[in-house]
Amino acid sequence: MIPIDIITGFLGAGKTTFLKNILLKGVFAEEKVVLIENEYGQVNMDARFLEGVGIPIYEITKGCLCCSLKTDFITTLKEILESVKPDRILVEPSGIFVTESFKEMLQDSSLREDYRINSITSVLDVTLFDGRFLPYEGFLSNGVRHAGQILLSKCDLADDGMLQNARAFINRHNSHAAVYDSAAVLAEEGQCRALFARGGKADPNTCACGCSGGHGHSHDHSSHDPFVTVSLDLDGSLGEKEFETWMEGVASGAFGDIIRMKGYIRIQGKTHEIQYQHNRYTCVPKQDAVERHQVVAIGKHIRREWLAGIDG
Ligand SMILES: Nc1nc2c(ncn2[C@@H]2O[C@H](COP(=O)(O)OP(=O)(O)OP(=O)(O)O)[C@@H](O)[C@H]2O)c(=O)[nH]1
Repeated sequence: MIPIDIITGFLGAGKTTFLKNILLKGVFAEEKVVLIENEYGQVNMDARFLEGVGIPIYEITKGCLCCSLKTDFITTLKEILESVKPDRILVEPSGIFVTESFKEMLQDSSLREDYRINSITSVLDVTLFDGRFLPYEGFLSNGVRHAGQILLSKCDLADDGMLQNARAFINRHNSHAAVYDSAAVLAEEGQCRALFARGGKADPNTCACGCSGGHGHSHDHSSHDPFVTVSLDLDGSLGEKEFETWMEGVASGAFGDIIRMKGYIRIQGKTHEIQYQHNRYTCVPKQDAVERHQVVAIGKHIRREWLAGIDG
């Protein structure tokens, strides 16, 4: 059976960053590995950020693997089996993924003989634990509850209070998971390998409700509904001040409740990678040329025209 390793976590938690690092380190160099990237929006930015990691990437966009895209996912897994026959599949689901349905999906008669979940790793952004996590508690607890192992990301930006709150939250929802600082794991190749070898401490076949998978009962996906995604092609180039004002607008809620934004943008004629999540952003010059200058925003009540005003 082909092992599937799932890297889950809320929007902007650090899943792609972690995956990119382990792939560039060659942690799976001896294996034939493929990655399935699932983006909630129409454009798969993460697959673009992961260009050059040296493994095939299958993209599934415009929805969430665990609900609207079940059929796409099943088809993709069948295709991978026929064409690549990998030793391992890594899956990065969208940041608003619900684990239960994914497990049910793997019980599909066309898959269950060929695939098994090897590990579920949840990446948890500890900086949210300054009180900002409350609106997303359901997503965070779902990720934590099902994980065999939890990687605390952004510890470099966190204070002791955030770390304590994050650990207390984990204990409330999953006292069995092994918990690591993601940066410490990345610092040691052996640690990275161990993460995927042992598949975590929790039993990946057990559902949060205590039953085992394949039982056919339903789980609620209505929590996905409030999120919308907006993608913008940005052909122009911004001045630095103009860019800062735009980002202030994003962070202040002037363009709607934007939780996450990412993409490529030209500032003073130079391409930059922009990453925004939960009121914090980075904007880093990119050396290689990009095909399109485009950003994707995810959140609620996004005022597309106002956000796009930047390029007007
Ligand atoms: N300072 C710091 N930044 C981090 C860390 N991990 C991730 N980031 C940053 O957080 C931002 C979001 O990281 P991603 O890896 O894209 O997050 P993601 O979970 O893939 O996000 P989605 O694609 O929205 O699901 C990026 O700017 C990363 O560079 C960390 O440990 N420390």
